[in-house]
Amino acid sequence: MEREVQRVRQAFRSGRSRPLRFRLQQLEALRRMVQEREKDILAAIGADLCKSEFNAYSQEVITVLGEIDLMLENLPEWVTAKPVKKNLLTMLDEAYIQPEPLGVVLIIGAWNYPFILTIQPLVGAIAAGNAVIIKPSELSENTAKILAKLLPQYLDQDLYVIVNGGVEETTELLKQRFDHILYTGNTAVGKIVMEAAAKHLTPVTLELGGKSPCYIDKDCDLDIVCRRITWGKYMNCGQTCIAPDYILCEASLQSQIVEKIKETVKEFYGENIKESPDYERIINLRHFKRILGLLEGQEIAFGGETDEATRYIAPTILTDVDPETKVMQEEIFGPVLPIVPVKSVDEAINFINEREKPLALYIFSHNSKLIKRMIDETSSGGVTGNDVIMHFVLNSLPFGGVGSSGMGAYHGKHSFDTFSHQRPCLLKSLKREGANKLRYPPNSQAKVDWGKFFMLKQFNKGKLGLLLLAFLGVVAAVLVKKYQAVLRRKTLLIFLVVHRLRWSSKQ
Ligand SMILES: NC(=O)c1ccc[n+]([C@@H]2O[C@H](COP(=O)([O-])OP(=O)(O)OC[C@H]3O[C@@H](n4cnc5c(N)ncnc54)[C@H](O)[C@@H]3O)[C@@H](O)[C@H]2O)c1
Ligand SMILES: CCCCCCCCCCCCCCCC=O
Repeated sequence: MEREVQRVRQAFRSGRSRPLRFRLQQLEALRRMVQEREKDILAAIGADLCKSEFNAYSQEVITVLGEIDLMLENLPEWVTAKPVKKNLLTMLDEAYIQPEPLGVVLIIGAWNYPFILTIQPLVGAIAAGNAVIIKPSELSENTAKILAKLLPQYLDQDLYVIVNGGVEETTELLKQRFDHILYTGNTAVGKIVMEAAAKHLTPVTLELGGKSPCYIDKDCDLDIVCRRITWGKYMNCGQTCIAPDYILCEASLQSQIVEKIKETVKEFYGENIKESPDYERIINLRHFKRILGLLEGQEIAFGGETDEATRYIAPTILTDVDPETKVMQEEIFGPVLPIVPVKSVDEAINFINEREKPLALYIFSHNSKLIKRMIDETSSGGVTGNDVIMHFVLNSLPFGGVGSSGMGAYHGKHSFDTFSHQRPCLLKSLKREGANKLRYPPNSQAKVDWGKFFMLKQFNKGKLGLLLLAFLGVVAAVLVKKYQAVLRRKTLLIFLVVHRLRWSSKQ
């Protein structure tokens, strides 16, 4: 593993990942890979999660293609140095922020959306000019295999390397030094990743999970609310990091919610859900048994049918759920939807705030003030009001968690920033040494006063300031033309003295 990482680091040191043209060319190659090998990619995702081609394409591929297009369109602007405001002390210097690649990035992906959760971070890391090691999840083995086959056919083979394997390989990888790690997966492993990264002072982006609450206000259109929740909860058989984990609502709404979700499930997946090409399966037996364990002792209001051989769990709703029971203690990550009755929005807010900060929060109401109030009085990685999941898809929004649901964020420009160092650059001339005497010893009250003037005075471009500047500019131009270099310095001095006198008189 050490040699593999060394090889990637050497490729990064060659500098070839940095030029804009190279980055664009690699991103275009990645887009070509997705387009030309679409069938293989969809088949692999399908084999891992029992997912239809349509679902694999709309849930994983569209967003990746959109992300690549966004980068191709905006990268020329994003890589450009951005000039910054200057003060009097630096007004003749060049000051700007130059984004630079971090170096070698490690991306550790999860199995539940095995394509998008590795490729979308990869797009950002390439765009920012890094070399990358990608470690897909071993649980989604078909997608891991197809990525290992395809990526080297399209991308630079030394800069972008895929390492497949399980805990042992990942543990070995994590011993190596990286310049950034983006990990997606559960919170317990997130801590392992962060501990390993700390040994090298490597910054991390942790895309973790949690229990994302969904509050339904009395004042809403329950038909529409239940359609949207049914879509987001049972998509990918509930194995979505930002799926609504549980519902908070007044007790009186429960039976209507159950009825409406039941109707929608029938509309979406038909009479025989097992036959529906749109309904996925649980990834493995361990997770299947874990989810069944969460149902123990619960009142099942809808669903509950299971089939171990195919790892099928029907869309399920639990009502009157006691917050102390197991299903409310851990992230469900399966098609089970508990409803916890609350008496008011205040109780819902307290309920959310007494628990770990979730990855997502969903609020349904006609009352936009109530939605804003819940946003103001709670914390979560992200929020969608009157819908679920969709904040993930808008790549102008940063995607990430807060507290135990993660740290850092990516998507779109936020990915570019995550994988870049914003390097501050101040370029001075070796001339004008006179002005520097101010900061050289010996110090004095006069120097401190001048220092205050130069450092604290904001260069106000108000009307008066501009007029004065224009006037001085004309005077300076005339004088400079006449006496060239000597007077150029004197004019600047006069300008500064006038300014300083005005400033001092205001103090
Ligand atoms: N925030 C997000 O974007 C996001 C997306 C998907 C999933 N998730 C969260 O991830 C969780 C489900 O994923 P998972 O954790 O089951 O995925 P997983 O089992 O695929 O693990 C994720 C990655 O961690 C690696 N890994 C596992 N154990 C490890 C160990 N002991 N040491 C080092 N590396 C190890 C795996 O090889 C894999 O690449 C849920 O909590 C879900 O909410 C979050
Ligand atoms: C055909 C219409 C397109 C609809 C787009 C809907 C996209 C849903 C994307 C869901 C991706 C969720 C990824 C969540 C990652 C965490 O698990």
